[in-house]
Amino acid sequence: MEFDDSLSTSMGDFGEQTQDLEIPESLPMMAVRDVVVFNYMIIPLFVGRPGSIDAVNEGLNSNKLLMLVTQKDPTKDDPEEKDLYEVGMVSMIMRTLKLPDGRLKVLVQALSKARVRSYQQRKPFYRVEIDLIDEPETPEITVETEALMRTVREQTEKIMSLRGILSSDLMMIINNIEEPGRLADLVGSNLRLKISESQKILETIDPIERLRLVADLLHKELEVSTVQAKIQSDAKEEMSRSQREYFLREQIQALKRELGDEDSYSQEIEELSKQLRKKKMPKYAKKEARKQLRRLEMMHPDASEATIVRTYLDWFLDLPWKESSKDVLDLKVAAEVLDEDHYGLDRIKERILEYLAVRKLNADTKGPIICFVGPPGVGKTSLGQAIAKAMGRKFYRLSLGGMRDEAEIRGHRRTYIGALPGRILQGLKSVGTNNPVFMMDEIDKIGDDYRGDPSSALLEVLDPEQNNTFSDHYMNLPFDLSKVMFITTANRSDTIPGPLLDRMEVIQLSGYTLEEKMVIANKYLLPRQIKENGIKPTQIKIDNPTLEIIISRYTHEAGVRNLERALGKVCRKIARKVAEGGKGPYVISENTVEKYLGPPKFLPEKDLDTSGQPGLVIGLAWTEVGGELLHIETSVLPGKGKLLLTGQLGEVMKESAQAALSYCRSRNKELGVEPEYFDSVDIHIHVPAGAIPKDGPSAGITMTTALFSAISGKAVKRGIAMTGEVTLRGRVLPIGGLKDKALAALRAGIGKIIIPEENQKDLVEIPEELRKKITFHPVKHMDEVIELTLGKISGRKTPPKATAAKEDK
Ligand SMILES: Nc1ncnc2c1ncn2[C@@H]1O[C@H](COP(=O)(O)OP(=O)(O)OP(=O)(O)O)[C@@H](O)[C@H]1O
Repeated sequence: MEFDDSLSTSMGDFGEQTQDLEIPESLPMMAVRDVVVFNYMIIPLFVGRPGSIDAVNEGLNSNKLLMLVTQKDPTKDDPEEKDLYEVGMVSMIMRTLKLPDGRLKVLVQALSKARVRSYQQRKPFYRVEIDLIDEPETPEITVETEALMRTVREQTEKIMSLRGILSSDLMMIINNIEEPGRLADLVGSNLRLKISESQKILETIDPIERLRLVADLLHKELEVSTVQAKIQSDAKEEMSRSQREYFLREQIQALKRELGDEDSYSQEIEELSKQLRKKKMPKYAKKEARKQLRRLEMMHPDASEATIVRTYLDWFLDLPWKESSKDVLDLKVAAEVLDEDHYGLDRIKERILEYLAVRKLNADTKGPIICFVGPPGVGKTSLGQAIAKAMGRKFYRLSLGGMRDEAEIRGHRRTYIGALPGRILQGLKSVGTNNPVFMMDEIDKIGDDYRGDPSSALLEVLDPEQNNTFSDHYMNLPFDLSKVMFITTANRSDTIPGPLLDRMEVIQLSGYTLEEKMVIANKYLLPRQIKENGIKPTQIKIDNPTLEIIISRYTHEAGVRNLERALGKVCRKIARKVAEGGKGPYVISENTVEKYLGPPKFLPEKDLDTSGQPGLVIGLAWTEVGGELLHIETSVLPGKGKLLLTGQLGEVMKESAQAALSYCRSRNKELGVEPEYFDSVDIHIHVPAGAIPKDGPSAGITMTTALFSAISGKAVKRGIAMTGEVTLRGRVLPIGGLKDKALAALRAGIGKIIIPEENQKDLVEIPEELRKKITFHPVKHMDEVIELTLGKISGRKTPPKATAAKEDK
């Protein structure tokens, strides 16, 4: 016989015992597995074993009664006497149902407890003789019994709730039972106890005893259930930290979803974290980025702080912490690239190639930072580009002109609204590599004010010893700039702050001669403009004399930027004609050039004739835009010994004028005047083109000559220009920018230049064709200058009168 476990729970099926039924002593017997049947129970049994089916049939055929005993070992299919308990239940068969698989479903009701006295028959089914065991009278309920009953009820409730099988119906029945024996049977049958324990309850006849036994078992069971529950909760606690974090995060997400915050935010975070994982950066940067990401996760997506953190994280992703381009260090290729883009500049190209050669041999070299100094448009920036091209590096250009705020270099701290990293990191972000050629233009025009001094930040950037840990205020983390190749440019070196200049190697570029400009125009500028304006080389013809006119009448510069612009203008005009259907070729000649470029902007220098004009001298000056002529006019007027200087002269130039006057005073004998003469006249020195500020000591000899000429009344010879500093004792000191000054003289058609003797060594830098056209007169002393310009003046008899310089004719 088999018992379906799922049906054993029909514990509430209690019926009233049939009191007046006669129970015979001999009954068919059926062994049941898995269950102990208690008093009053109604229970369905599934019967499959042939002996059991026979026993049921026997019972059905007589008085429907059956003795039920439980097997000690439920696995035995054919139990013998020793395998069966002695105490069982006389039950009544209430209903039977044949199942399709041949088994019987039998509904039985327990009637009375009984003990097997003897076995009368074993086959085909058991028949036994029994002794009924009457349930003793319900004893009087004492306080103790009541307490016991309550304990049993409470413990049952607890156990069921710990097991999660608490049913209010069952609890109602349990709470309503007043008889201890019945309570013990009901609880005992529902506790899923071991068979042996259930059987023990069944065999305990005394109801109070039985209830006590049940209470003991309940107690044990409760302990087990509590420990079991604790184990489960401990296991939960031991869940790893990460798992818990995971759950917490899930909860946050759930909360966010609940609050209506879009899920796209978490997707964005996920995306950011994925990108951060992939991005190569130093450990310290990665750690900080992760920290920021975690902060971002906790924030509301619309919070202003979240935007700040997100922008900050974007910078982590955008900066080229480890991305470098591969250097191409083939010197032949580099030389070709440099030649391709620039004409001449041999010395400079050579220096660049040396630099690259050192890099090739020693990749970690911390070479000096190169600073190109020269007038505008001579190719400083484009040289930087060519270097980048030659090395296969990216190029970035930053103009420092007028920069006054340190934060432009270093960035603002993140606490500022709209803060960003400085221009250095911005530049690196835009090129995407950490080793570009980084050109800083106009380093001579950097300023400083109350917001800090950008040059001090630049000191760190440009110092190869320090710049591997450059700290930007915004990123607030060191960034390695040591792979960047910095190149700076300036128009003049004397205004570059000393400590900065100290860190750089100055490479001087000067202006181009007419001939050089012609070659550059023919080889580089014109072809480029032709291409840019979309015309064909055959459609335009400019001969050299016309080009010369364009250079000398339409531009006035040391470099070639305006020349390129002028050629661009010509090309545009031709492009229009071609677009309108013209075929060309269009010839630009001396006669037609005005049609293209309008009237000439610069005419040959006037006022060059100094003859007959004492006090008028032509000097040579060097300005940011290259060499310039400097006309110095001097008048001697009756007065009280005052020196008047006009024409926006700088401090140094004013001092030169003072020194020139003192020198003249000391030479009063040669000038033929008494020392008092100088107290009776006012001297006015004027340098025309008054709107342009002028400064520098190199006009010393020019001013002295002008004074000599004005006082002596002798005019300076024609066609001479000069440059040189002078001491109080008349010694002539060297000057800079000789090539540019010579070029300016040549542009004006001057053939003789007086230069300090010490500058003679610089003549090698002056192109051959220039030296052919100009005679250089090196001098050591002011006397020689006077000799060359005014001739012999000593021994004058009559002291000169104060005279104003004659008006120009
Ligand atoms: N030697 C040269 N050969 C060919 N082209 C040249 C040469 N020098 C200058 N150029 C051209 O002249 C133009 C102006 O040069 P670039 O902009 O480099 O001047 P720059 O010296 O940097 O001026 P700035 O000081 O104003 O920045 C560029 O188009 C450049 O190609």
